[in-house]
Amino acid sequence: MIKVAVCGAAGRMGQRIIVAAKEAGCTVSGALERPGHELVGQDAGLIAGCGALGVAISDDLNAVVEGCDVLIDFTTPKVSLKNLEVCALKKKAIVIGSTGFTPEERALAAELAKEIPAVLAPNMSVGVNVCFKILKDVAKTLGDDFDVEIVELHHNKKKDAPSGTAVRMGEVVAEALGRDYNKVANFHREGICGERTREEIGMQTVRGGDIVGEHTVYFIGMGERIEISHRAMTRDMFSRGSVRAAQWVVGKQPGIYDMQDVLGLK
Ligand SMILES: NC(=O)c1ccc[n+]([C@@H]2O[C@H](COP(=O)([O-])OP(=O)(O)OC[C@H]3O[C@@H](n4cnc5c(N)ncnc54)[C@H](O)[C@@H]3O)[C@@H](O)[C@H]2O)c1
Ligand SMILES: O=C(O)C1=N[C@H](C(=O)O)CCC1
Repeated sequence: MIKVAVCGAAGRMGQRIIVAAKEAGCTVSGALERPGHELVGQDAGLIAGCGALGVAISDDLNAVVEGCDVLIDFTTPKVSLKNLEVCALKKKAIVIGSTGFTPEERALAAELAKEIPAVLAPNMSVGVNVCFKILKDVAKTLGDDFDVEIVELHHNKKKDAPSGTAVRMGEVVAEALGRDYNKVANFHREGICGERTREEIGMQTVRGGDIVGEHTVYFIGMGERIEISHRAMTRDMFSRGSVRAAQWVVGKQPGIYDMQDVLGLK
């Protein structure tokens, strides 16, 4: 039975991960929150709604990492990089679901993960990871004759944009078409912005209410259109996916992995 600790334990995802870890038969060995959080000291299971676990939410990163086999972290890129550093020092595995990493932060994460096995994935659901696979094939087959636009919708509390999933979808499509995502992604159209270029990938963001997460990639041709959509109805497939990743990553060789590795989709 692996010992799982959860960082961001009082957050929307952290609470669902605690429930999923318990349901999967893992031992929840620790729960972390930011120093000063009002729920530090409270039982993590009671806060998550799955009954008392006898694990108090802590703000002591070193002690929590020491006591686990794997840390599951859904917070922010800066917090995740710090967690990765501590896990590397203590030779513990980590699963990171935080999104909004800059390319430089992703490179730093890969560097730190040379010491330990780490899963870093913007979306832990099976459905989205199957979409990544399909998108590669569709983009390759359609080639340059179809314009690509990506639209994502999320709740009004989301801090990063575009979503990590939309960025990965853009990267997958760009790579399949032999383009550099960082050069062709277009996040903004306003005023007399000119005609669309053939190579650009439009990235559109919608925020509102309690939308869990929706992504559509449009391949728009002359007289026809393909739309590949994924809609998340609850956060539970993200949390179950993160626990599946935690069970998979313990004991793996050091290095950075993603959810496609976990699911055997490569
Ligand atoms: N990979 C996926 O499948 C997936 C799915 C959903 C959300 N996410 C991402 O997960 C992240 C969290 O999302 P959320 O909706 O749970 O956000 P949230 O704001 O509800 O939760 C984040 C929690 O992290 C805590 N936190 C902040 N600093 C901390 C620190 N130093 N130590 C410990 N805890 C700290 C916050 O207090 C908060 O409770 C976001 O980046 C989001 O995009 C990824
Ligand atoms: O709620 C969020 O925040 C989500 N973030 C991920 C992303 O940015 O892609 C996955 C979907 C939910």
